[in-house]
Amino acid sequence: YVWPNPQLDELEAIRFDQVGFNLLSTQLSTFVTPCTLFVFDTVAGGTTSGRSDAADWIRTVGFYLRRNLQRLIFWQAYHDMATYNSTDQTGGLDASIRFAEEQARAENVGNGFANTANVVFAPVDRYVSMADSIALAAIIAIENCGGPEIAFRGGRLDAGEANAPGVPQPQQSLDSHIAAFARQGFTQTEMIGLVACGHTFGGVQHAFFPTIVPALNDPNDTMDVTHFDSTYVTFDNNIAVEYIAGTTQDPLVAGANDTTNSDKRIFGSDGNQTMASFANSAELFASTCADLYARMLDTVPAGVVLSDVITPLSVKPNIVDLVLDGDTIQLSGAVRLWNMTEDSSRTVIMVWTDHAGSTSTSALTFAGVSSSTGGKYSAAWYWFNPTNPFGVLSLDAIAGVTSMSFVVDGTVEDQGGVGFALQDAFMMSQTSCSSGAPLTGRIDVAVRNGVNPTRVYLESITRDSVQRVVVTEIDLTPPTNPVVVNSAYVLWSMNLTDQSMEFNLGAEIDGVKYSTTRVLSFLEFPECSD
Ligand code: HEM
Repeated sequence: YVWPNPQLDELEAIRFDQVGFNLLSTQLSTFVTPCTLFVFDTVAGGTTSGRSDAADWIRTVGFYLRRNLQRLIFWQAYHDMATYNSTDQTGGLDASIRFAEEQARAENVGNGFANTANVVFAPVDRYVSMADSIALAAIIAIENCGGPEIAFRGGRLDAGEANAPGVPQPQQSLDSHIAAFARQGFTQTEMIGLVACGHTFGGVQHAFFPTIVPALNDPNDTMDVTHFDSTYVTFDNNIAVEYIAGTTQDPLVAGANDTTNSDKRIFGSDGNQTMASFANSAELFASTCADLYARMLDTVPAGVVLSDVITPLSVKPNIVDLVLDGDTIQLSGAVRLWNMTEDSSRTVIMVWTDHAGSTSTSALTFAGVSSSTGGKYSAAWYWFNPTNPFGVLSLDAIAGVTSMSFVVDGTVEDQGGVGFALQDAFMMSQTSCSSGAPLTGRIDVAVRNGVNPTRVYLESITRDSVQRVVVTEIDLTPPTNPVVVNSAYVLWSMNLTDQSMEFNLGAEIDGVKYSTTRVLSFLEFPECSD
């Protein structure tokens, strides 16, 4: 895709800027690094859970039971998707698992969904739905724990209510499982694959499945979990290797009660052909899982249109913001060079074009490195401001700015000639301020002469009663005698009283709507001088 695209820019950032320097502080991957990291649950438990050697970050919490977060996230993704009905195309990955009604079902017992929600939903905003967030968390968890890279598409929508039940349970028959997976859009062979791909992580816990897993009385496994394979925090084909070798401890294969041995019935349902092929080839297992995981995450209700697979942009500006300060436009941001590490001899030059077609340049300074996919990829970041990282680049406001490009070691990076478009038609003015008690604010929006926007508005960002992000447009009244800042800009103003309000600026120009990137609150405005 071509930058800027606010939604894809942000999904791409969450997907690929996972660790290290990152202007988006969502960093889901920090919760699954290392893969043995645990998060607390609502069930009382010991401090020496056998489920992981996780760091003790949770010890300060009074009552908890540590669970492996990455598996929970992944399981959550499956349980959210498993309500899908391919006939009427309802259900699927739509974050309906967040509803207490779904969590309370027997099919979702012992899941800790409520506790993972805080982490999984951290990146949610106007461009990132809860369902996209679940998909991203699952992908990041799998990739960072030895799994294959998984194609990610964005654009899932969040359900407004719980879906019909439909998560398969271990005591159900093979026929009902085949039917359940068919309802979710998967063949019998794909069902075998998906269950094996899922059960390379985690295990079954006595507390929730006492008839499947006995109390273990093991000081190193205080949560009484019998794992699906011997490498239960890592993605690998041991689930198949151990099953074919006959050494598996999978409690849904080797459980004492055959009624609940659902993995045994599923894995053996084609004469072990699929499982044998997985046992023979770690590569086949990984590529099959990558495909099935992606399809699982892309199982969405009718009417949801997913984006193309999001791949990293090779050169990407991030959190670009323009603010009018008298006669200058303060431009801030950073640019990411994908698949690069720090190199002190590299030169990165930013070139920007103004309304008259003239260009100016600035040499950028190295800011840091980020990485993703368990360190497989790294990216080098450069601040727009050559001397002050948190400072800005001051551009001449009258000349304005229409686009940027970058020159990296002499090579021009301009998205194949289109450049990186910047819009300076409207932006926040530094004169915006707050005063009084209780605090009230005044937002001044600088509007460029000659642009003639049909509307200028605040995009207030709130949540509805079921936690979905809602953007409400609040129009600024066009001023009859606008305050003139300079020969290029006038101010449109609005008084604000709601301290909790978070907003972007928006404008409609020639029938097209534009939004600024940075979320504002008047609490951060300087004190009014008058
Ligand atoms: C017939 C289909 C399936 C059945 C009957 C089944 C059953 C179960 C059961 C009983 C547990 C133990 C839960 C607990 O102790 O809290 C479990 C765990 C798990 N399942 Fe499945 N499962 C099925 C398919 C899948 C699929 C398709 C995936 C993902 C692709 C998946 C991923 C997981 C994961 C990651 C865990 C571990 C959770 C943890 O350790 O916290 N399962 N499954």
